[in-house]
Amino acid sequence: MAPMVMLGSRDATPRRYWGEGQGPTASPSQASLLLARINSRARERKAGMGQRRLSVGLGEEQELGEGLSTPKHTNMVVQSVTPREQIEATPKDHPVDAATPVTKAELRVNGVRTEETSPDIEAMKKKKRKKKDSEGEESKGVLETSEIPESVGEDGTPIIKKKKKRKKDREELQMDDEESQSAIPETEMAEAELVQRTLPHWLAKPTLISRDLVAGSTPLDSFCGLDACLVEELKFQKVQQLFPVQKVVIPEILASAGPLSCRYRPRDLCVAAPTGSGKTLAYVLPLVQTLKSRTVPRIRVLVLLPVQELVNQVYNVFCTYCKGTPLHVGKAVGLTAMSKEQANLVENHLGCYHSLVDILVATPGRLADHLRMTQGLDLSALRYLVLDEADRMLAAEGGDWMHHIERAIVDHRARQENQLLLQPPLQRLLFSATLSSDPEHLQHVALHHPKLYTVAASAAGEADRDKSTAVVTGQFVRPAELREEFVVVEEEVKPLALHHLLVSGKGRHRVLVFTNSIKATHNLALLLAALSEGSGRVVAEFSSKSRKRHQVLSQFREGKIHVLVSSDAMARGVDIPDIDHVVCYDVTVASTYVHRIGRTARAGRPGTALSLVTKPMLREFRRALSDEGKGASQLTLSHEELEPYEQQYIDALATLKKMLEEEEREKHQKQIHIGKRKQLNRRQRVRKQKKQKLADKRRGMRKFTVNANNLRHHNEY
Ligand SMILES: Nc1ncnc2c1ncn2[C@@H]1O[C@H](COP(=O)(O)OP(=O)(O)OP(=O)(O)O)[C@@H](O)[C@H]1O
Repeated sequence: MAPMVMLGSRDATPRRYWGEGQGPTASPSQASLLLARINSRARERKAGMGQRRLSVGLGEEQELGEGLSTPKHTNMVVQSVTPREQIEATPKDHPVDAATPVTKAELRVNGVRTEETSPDIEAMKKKKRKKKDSEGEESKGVLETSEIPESVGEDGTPIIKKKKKRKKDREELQMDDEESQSAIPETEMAEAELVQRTLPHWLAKPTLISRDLVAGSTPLDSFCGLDACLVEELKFQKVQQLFPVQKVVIPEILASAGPLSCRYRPRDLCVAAPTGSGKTLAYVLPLVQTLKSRTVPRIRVLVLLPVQELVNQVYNVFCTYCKGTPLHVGKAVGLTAMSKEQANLVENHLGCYHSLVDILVATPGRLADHLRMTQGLDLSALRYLVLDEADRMLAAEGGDWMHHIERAIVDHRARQENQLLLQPPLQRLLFSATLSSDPEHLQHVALHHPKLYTVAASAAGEADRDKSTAVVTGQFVRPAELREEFVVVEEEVKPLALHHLLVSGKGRHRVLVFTNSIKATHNLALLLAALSEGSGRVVAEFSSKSRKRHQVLSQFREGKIHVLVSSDAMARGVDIPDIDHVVCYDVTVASTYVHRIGRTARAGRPGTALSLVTKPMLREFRRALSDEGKGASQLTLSHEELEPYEQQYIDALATLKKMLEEEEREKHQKQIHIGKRKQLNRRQRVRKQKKQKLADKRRGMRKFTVNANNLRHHNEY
């Protein structure tokens, strides 16, 4: 049976997974090939063991079985040494003399010189022989120059005796060397088997959550485990039911914080549930519930998110539910000055540092800054490490930042003054709508005995666990209330098509448009604004370059902006409840597409995602859709429908051109201004330096005079 190798589990340490000498940069496919090669080598080595021979002088050899032979009357114990050890030991322990064939390695077993046929070379030889064999089979009857017929048959056909003899010899050798010869075809078969990727059990057999937010929810009143103040707050926030993900994950986290948690380390949780299904509350509620009875404030929860907007959003949710508790929430996001953030996180009282927060929400970059610069920031009491949008976080910078943070936690624990204090076990909670089953990403977090919660792709998947494995092997589940549409348009008329859809679409009150770049976002926002002039529709842009993005976001939330054009900076996690339409102006990859369209149809509300696709991108787009695009409906758009906007479009393009030229001019002038200022500064600096030099020179002379006077004065005595 082919040996099973688990990928991505905790048991599969990176060394086992990537193979010897391979760095973690290898891709899973490379890793699979490596595994196949390693396993085939192992088999070849095993086969090579059978060919080991002992030779002492020229004595008569006696069969020892398993291909071992020893001279008669030699009393010795044969040690079993692995071929690798032998090969590595050979040059150091017993140098091979020049006359010795290179393919043979030597070592001493109980003081007796042994010869070991290098298994790798032998395997290559065998492969060559096999190839020759097969060639021979194919060219049966074809005469080769090296094989001169020794005799001719009665019918005049040449008889290839030599070849037959060789083949016979080989067959005998095969018998002698037991499985060693048969190892070649077996290895090839094994390669074919081993290349198959095997998911660890926790990934292959996840715990399923219902996708239906209505049918799968549970009434808040019938849910046990949450304090009255939390339930009150939930009701105040108009939460009457707990969504399926909350129904399942909250009790799991609460249970892992039970009395046994100080003795047994709780298992880490991975939650993959669709966008807008309430993942945030699924961790906020149990964490607040667990920590609310703490006595001393220390950082016990660390929530990491990829962007500032998400940090603010999650920080606000924590603040809402911590209201009736003594818990303090802090954030490290980089929106305010470092010193201000530091003052909010740590307090220095009579030379001792005290944490001012119990829950810290941060971006990894800002947290790293605080770990370097904020004295007294202590993670030794950390109980929960939450990674929201975990797949994105772990993919960023190869997930290296994660090692730094884990290192900091370990260091802080080691530095703890009172080592007798029981250190709380650290539990990792990973959340995302597209939580990858790719072990390459998950390996950055050393998950402890992990458990995966995921949503079945379909009702069939819910009934049949095996069908649901599609969920963890790359198919991302969308909210049940989401409608996907697409329209095939030419590149040149894309803005016009979008304008037409905005004008003609009833109920398109709040639309979020995604493009693939900052520049495209800017240009499209300007063009749409020009096209919407006089219609009362407010168009704005939200891109990573925009300084006013927080203001823009709140205006969009309040309904003051109707159409918001954005790059993928807004694709993940941002929760604006009333977005009724998401437009994907440019085609993108499946995971990003799922997050983009997930900005609508949130928390059980209906929503539509519309994609503008050009013909060349149609194939790529279909790949991003679920079920090969069966779930998406195609809209048609004729040229006649766009004709009425022709003049408007021409004018808008002219306006856009003017605006871009104006911007370019402003930018140029700004650069000139900056350049002039720099030049001026440089001149001022040079002048200042000259003055300084002159002053130094004078002072130096005076010094010298003073010194000389002193000297004279001293000499007088
Ligand atoms: N039980 C509930 N009842 C009603 N609304 C809820 C409930 N739970 C969460 N919500 C609301 O659903 C919305 C989406 O929740 P949340 O942002 O947690 O989704 P998510 O699963 O994290 O989505 P994403 O993957 O896009 O980040 C929020 O506005 C939240 O207030």
